[in-house]
Amino acid sequence: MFEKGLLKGKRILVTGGGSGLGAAMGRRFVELGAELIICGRRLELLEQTAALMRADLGGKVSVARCDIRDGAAVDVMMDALWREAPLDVLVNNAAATFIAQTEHLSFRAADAILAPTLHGAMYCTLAAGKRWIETAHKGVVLSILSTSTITGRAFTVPSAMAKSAVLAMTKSLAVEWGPKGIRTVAIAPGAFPTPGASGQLRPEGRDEGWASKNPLGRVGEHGELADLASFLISDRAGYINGEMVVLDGGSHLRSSGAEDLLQWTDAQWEKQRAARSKG
Ligand SMILES: CCCCC/C=C/C(=O)SCCNC(=O)CCNC(=O)[C@H](O)C(C)(C)COP(=O)(O)OP(=O)(O)OC[C@H]1O[C@@H](n2cnc3c(N)ncnc32)[C@H](O)[C@@H]1OP(=O)(O)O
Ligand SMILES: NC(=O)C1=CN([C@@H]2O[C@H](COP(=O)(O)OP(=O)(O)OC[C@H]3O[C@@H](n4cnc5c(N)ncnc54)[C@H](OP(=O)(O)O)[C@@H]3O)[C@@H](O)[C@H]2O)C=CC1
Repeated sequence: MFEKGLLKGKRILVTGGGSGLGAAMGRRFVELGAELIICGRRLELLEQTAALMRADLGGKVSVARCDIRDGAAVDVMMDALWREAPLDVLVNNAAATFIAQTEHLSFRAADAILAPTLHGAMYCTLAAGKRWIETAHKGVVLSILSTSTITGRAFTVPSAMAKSAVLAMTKSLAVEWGPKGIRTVAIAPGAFPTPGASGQLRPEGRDEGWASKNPLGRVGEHGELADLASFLISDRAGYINGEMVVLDGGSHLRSSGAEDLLQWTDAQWEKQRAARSKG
């Protein structure tokens, strides 16, 4: 689809790149010639993902263990990365979510979502941005958001709040950092099944509506997201700044994706909470 070497010479950090959509995007970036760094909390998972990419594609892929909820840890990671060479692209992909009746969320539960999804994205963006600005280095920040930024979404309220905040960051920094050579862009994916998303959002018994309720009758393919991400971070998209591109087959025009949960009984919600507390 793209010219060979579209991302050649680009050094890219994908947060949460050890699994799911982060790994799919990372893989495509390497195929297109980029040097990739993936970070997350589970070192073993990161090492496995990186080893697979190196074996399959032969590119340069390295890992950094980092909990992005911790700003000091993000700074340590960025210092280590910059000692080798500056990044060219940051992909804010790491996030957390789960379904819950909002009135049952403890403050800790709300923070479990807000901390990685909002604060983590902010810390990584700040850490990369200040280094780019100090050295007059060009950069791109791509944030993976959600159509909840447009529709809101019942039963995943902290996630919808955090994603909307990161969209506000994307638009605001486009203006503030654009003159400094930094582009900020975003993607709002619809349903792209991953073990992480299905585990948190699709407990047993929940209506399997992702494909049947989509105007195109299907969920997204990881390659489709990886292709859009590759374009947006490439120099070919050099005039796109402050925009969020929706990639959902038109699904959000029909529903936020949470309406089935309005039919859940108290007993179903109680079962859901109990399933969580049993681990
Ligand atoms: C159309 C489709 C749109 C899809 C849009 C978006 C999708 C996604 O974002 S998919 C990404 C999904 N991936 C993840 O969530 C991966 C990361 N997940 C995690 O790290 C965990 O699952 C986490 C979110 C639970 C956070 O873990 P951690 O910080 O270790 O949290 P604790 O286990 O210590 O719990 C803290 C706090 O939260 C309460 N809690 C946890 N899970 C639930 C739950 N399922 N329901 C209700 N409450 C939950 C937990 O009980 C703790 O609170 P207290 O009991 O008050 O201490
Ligand atoms: N799949 C989908 O249908 C949709 C996904 N999205 C978004 O796409 C992105 C990827 O989701 P998906 O691939 O499905 O889910 P995953 O659960 O596979 O991805 C989440 C990643 O984030 C990492 N992560 C979580 N918390 C932290 C933390 N504190 N510090 C560092 N890394 C962290 C996880 O690694 P570890 O646990 O090792 O830290 C994991 O690799 C998310 O932003 C999600 O909101 C948006 C809309 C739809």
